[in-house]
Amino acid sequence: MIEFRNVSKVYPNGTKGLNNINLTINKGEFVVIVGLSGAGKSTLLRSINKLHDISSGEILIEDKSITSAKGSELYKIRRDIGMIFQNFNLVKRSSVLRNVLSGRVGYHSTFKMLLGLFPQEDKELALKALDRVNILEKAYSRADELSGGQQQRVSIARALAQEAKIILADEPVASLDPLTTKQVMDDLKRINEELNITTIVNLHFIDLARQYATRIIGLRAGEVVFDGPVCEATDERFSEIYGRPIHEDELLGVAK
Ligand SMILES: Nc1ncnc2c1ncn2[C@@H]1O[C@H](COP(=O)(O)OP(=O)(O)OP(=O)(O)O)[C@@H](O)[C@H]1O
Repeated sequence: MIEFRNVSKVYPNGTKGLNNINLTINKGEFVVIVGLSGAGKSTLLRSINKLHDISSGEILIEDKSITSAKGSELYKIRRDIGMIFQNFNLVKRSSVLRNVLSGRVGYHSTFKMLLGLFPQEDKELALKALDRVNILEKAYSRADELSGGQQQRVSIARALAQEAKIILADEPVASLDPLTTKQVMDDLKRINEELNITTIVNLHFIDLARQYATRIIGLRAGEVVFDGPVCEATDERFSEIYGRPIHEDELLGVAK
């Protein structure tokens, strides 16, 4: 369970990123966060694993405060949280397998990791993760030889090898074409369902959000302005929330 209790974030320049957020996200949910550019989606997502510090309030992960956690305690909480980025964040010159194995780094001593000494079980785990996202045959290719969609699947496999209990995906399909977008979203959804990994995804396509989410959270100016099931997240409702009609570029179209 992830809990936001009265969470606010003010950036050093005075911009309010989040304004008094209260949320509870239960184990196994597939939550999509939507909102216009600058609404606070990234800030919200990145505050969950403390990539961004919050200014006030508290965030609890499985009843443990990540807000006050430091050192080894913070390290342990973070080990359970996988992160997927828009630009994949892979080591491009390394093999796919090496990239996936890097998800295991948090489980071993720095010394072993400097020497790249991953135990055989880790390699098996990494190969299994690649199989789960259907790119096992790419294990020994260089990461930069893969298409964007394949690279994103490698980053999903890395989170799986990490044995993450929560996956945070910050605009995971923003650099992908519609067909690849569907494949990556299908992977995220399948993993969520098969492994019961709590998944929180930032998206700016409302129709895509409706297609995959079990719950949609709408943000505007750092505040939660919608929180409900997909059936309530209609274009009309979002037009009200945005204060204007939905633009065509906010709909993926083909995903319907
Ligand atoms: N490092 C920063 N310093 C100052 N203000 C920031 C910083 N990062 C974000 N902001 C501001 O905080 C608000 C929320 O930004 P955030 O990136 O979370 O929005 P977003 O919904 O993810 O937008 P986008 O879809 O464009 O990525 C915006 O007004 C943004 O300009």
